[in-house]
Amino acid sequence: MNFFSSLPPGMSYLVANIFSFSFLAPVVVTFVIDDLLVATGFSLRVPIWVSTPLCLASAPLSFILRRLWKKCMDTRAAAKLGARLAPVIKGKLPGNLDIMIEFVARSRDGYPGEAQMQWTEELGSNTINAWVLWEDCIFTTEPEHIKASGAMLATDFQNFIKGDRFKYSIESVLGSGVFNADGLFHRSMTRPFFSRDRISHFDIFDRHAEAAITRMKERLNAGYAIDFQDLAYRFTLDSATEFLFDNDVCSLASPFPYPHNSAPTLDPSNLRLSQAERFSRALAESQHIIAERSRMGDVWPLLEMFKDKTKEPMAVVNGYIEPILREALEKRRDRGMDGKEGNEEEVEEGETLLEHLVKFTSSTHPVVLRDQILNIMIAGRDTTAVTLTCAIYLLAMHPLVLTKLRSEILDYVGPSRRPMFDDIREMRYLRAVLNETLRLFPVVESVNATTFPSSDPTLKPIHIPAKTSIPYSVFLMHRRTDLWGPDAEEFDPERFIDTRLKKYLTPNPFIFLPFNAGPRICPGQQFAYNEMSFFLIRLFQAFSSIALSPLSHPPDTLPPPDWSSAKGRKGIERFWPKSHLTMYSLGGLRVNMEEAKDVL
Ligand code: HEM
Repeated sequence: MNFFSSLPPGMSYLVANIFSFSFLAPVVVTFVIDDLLVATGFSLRVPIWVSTPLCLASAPLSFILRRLWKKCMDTRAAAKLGARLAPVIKGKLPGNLDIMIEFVARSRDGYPGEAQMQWTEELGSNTINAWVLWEDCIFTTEPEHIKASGAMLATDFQNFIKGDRFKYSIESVLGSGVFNADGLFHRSMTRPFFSRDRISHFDIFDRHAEAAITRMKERLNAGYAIDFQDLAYRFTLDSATEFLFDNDVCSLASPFPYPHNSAPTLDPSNLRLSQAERFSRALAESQHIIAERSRMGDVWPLLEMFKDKTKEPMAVVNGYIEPILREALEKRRDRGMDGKEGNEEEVEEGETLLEHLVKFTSSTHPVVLRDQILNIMIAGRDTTAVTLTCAIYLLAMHPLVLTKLRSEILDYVGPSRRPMFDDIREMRYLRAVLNETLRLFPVVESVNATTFPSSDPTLKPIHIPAKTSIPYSVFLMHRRTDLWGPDAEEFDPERFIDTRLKKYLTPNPFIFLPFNAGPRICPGQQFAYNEMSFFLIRLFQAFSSIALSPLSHPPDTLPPPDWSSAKGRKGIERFWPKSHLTMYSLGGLRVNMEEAKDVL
């Protein structure tokens, strides 16, 4: 641990920046000294009431001047290249402070991406610069830019990995050891675990899907709506903990939440949070904190001046993971294994991902292992759970789509057989339902890219200054009518099957990026499709209809009434999509489901 990392984020930020902030300070301080050293007789005398405020102002002043200077340099560089800079949002307060405040407020209370959408429309550009605190905050929904960045990432990755500052904001949760020298996840080691049709994965999915459906039936038969999001989180947590380290946290066995409007009086001993729930909540809280940090931009440490907000929840998370890691490391020691033996791409029968990583990372610190495991868990667990939740929400809103999906399930797999990889591969409509869900609600909302874009032929290309990292919103890109057609905001899985597929997606595959592209493409993509498909097949073998249950939602978790007058999806949405690292439905998703009569 170095000196900086031992300080709370705010302190460490100030210490790291104090010198660069204040190159003017020595000049100003000279005046102060001059004041104090009257005895020198030097003629330049500045009164203390002038020199003191000047001294205090020197730090922010130098900060602003440095940034304005950089802007001048960038403008000149752009002109030299025959390019222009991204159009800047014009706020009312210095440093676009009002824009930052509005962005944070609307991220908290509004519909995802609505502020960016409005500014994009106002500036008539799909790439814009919020220029918050005199610093570039460039944002894009342009597939051409993202595509360019893919090529860039493939060839010149070192310069374009997620910025150091971004890494710093996530480090206290995701750790720093997950990236290898190229800034890439250790893919070769984990790749064999994500192969398309590992039978052991299907065994895991089946056990947990059955447990989930049994618990759902119990609760629904007792007359209570269920929180599908909570159920999906439990299903993916139990599956992930078993898949990753053969240590199923058994969250499906813990008590389920009751609907807000009809909770029975519970025995207080049942109200104690189980280990699974504490772990799950702490993980969500940590993700929430790092999402808040990313919204604040570079200055987020100033809000954590005396305390790292992720410290407490991460203590709970680590308290669960570390004993499992210790056990795995001890096992390796007991077996006298030295690590780095054999081929890291070969997996022994029955070996868990943790056992495999332990075998091949012997020289590294256990923290690296913990970070890897936690990263895979966060990357794989919430994403899949929330995509399933969004699918159930959309199917509840579109019963005809559900009827068509069920008939495909019954045609291919029948009412009770366990689905296999070949079934999943052939079920086109099921895949289209998942893709359409991922198009409207790509759960990994916004990722970073750096690009040299040059899209509209009538305009000069936009110059992106070196090493600028640009968040791009897949969420907004997936809803652009110029890319997907006039019905882009509608849920219609057929668009992945009918003529619209060839018209829009086939010629321009970069318009659909729920799993990202290039070197950062999600390694768990096939695993996720398998897990989600498996669960939906099992679910709709057992149930035939879904109805949203808004009355069971906790207060203030449904879309605010004023949304209904908004245009687009905001006006029709009946759940409130929010995001921390990934998207989720505020207050869960309360539904009633009817058991299928056609089960054998
Ligand atoms: C619907 C489900 C999923 C979606 C939408 C999704 C999406 C994504 C996206 C967009 C990224 C790139 C993030 C970035 O560029 O920073 C990513 C990375 C990643 N995903 Fe997924 N993912 C899903 C499921 C899974 C599953 C099930 C696993 C593993 C079991 C997984 C493992 C990973 C890992 C390890 C990375 C990091 C790769 C790297 O940094 O190079 N994902 N995922």
